[in-house]
Amino acid sequence: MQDREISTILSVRNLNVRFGRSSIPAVSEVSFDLGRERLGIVGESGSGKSTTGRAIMRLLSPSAEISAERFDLAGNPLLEKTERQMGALRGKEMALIMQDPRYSLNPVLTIGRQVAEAARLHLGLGRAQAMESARSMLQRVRISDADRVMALYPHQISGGMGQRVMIAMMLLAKPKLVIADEPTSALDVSVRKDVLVLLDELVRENDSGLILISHDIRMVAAFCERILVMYAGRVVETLTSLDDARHPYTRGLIAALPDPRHPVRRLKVLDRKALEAEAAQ
Ligand SMILES: Nc1ncnc2c1ncn2[C@@H]1O[C@H](COP(=O)(O)OP(=O)(O)OP(=O)(O)O)[C@@H](O)[C@H]1O
Repeated sequence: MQDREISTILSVRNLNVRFGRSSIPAVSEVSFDLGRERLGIVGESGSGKSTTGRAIMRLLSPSAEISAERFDLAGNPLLEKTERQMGALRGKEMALIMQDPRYSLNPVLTIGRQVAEAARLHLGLGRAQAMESARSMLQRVRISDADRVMALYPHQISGGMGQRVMIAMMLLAKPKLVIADEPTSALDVSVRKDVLVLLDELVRENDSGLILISHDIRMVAAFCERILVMYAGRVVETLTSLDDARHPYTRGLIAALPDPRHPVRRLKVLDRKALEAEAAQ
């Protein structure tokens, strides 16, 4: 029991998130534990995946009301932290990688400068050491000409290279928890797999926990040991394999994706009414 407590990075019990006066909660009664493992959160647009990830980072708009019976990062109750304390945890203990690196990187700072700033802030390094750390972290994310890339501005690099830079910056301090929210959906199809393989490799090397958020259940199944399926703010099913999917919504999500083994001319469309009727039976 004690070992389990120690190995649990994140513990969430009955998380609820409501925006402003909306009567419908964006997230309802969501519970899960995360160890040093990869957990996927899947669901269609609006199902509450990103809100769950952002609630953990406490990066929701001020109108959001968050409540939970338990919401602990390595034993630290996140809802009791001040904004300043959360600021100290972000980047160092927990990191968020978002969809489009173009909006996450600062457009007026060179790549080298911003990765080095992260090293100064989270590792407490001096200027020269921070530059050295930035260079080696960029090499670690397989940017071979790191010196050239460090002198460039974000608009001068490709989306795939930008996401490698984000991964370097976010994983530099070896955070216990990494949340990746659709980390490859803004990227060219040809580089998506490489970026995910790299992220997976670094998360394993650092012994961190990963939450991978995506609408693509097959992609998540390829990288994660467990998958939470969200629908209308709730977890409707937890899977360790797609073959175990029982909930009609999950089966609908699987059927809605193209299967490269069985190409079809037309993709199936989710029939929400039929799914809800089947789920209610
Ligand atoms: N700042 C906000 N103010 C009001 N409502 C919000 C806000 N952010 C999210 N919501 C609502 O919360 C619900 C869940 O949205 P969320 O973005 O978490 O879904 P998602 O599954 O991540 O979808 P997507 O894949 O499109 O990002 C939606 O109904 C959305 O409209």
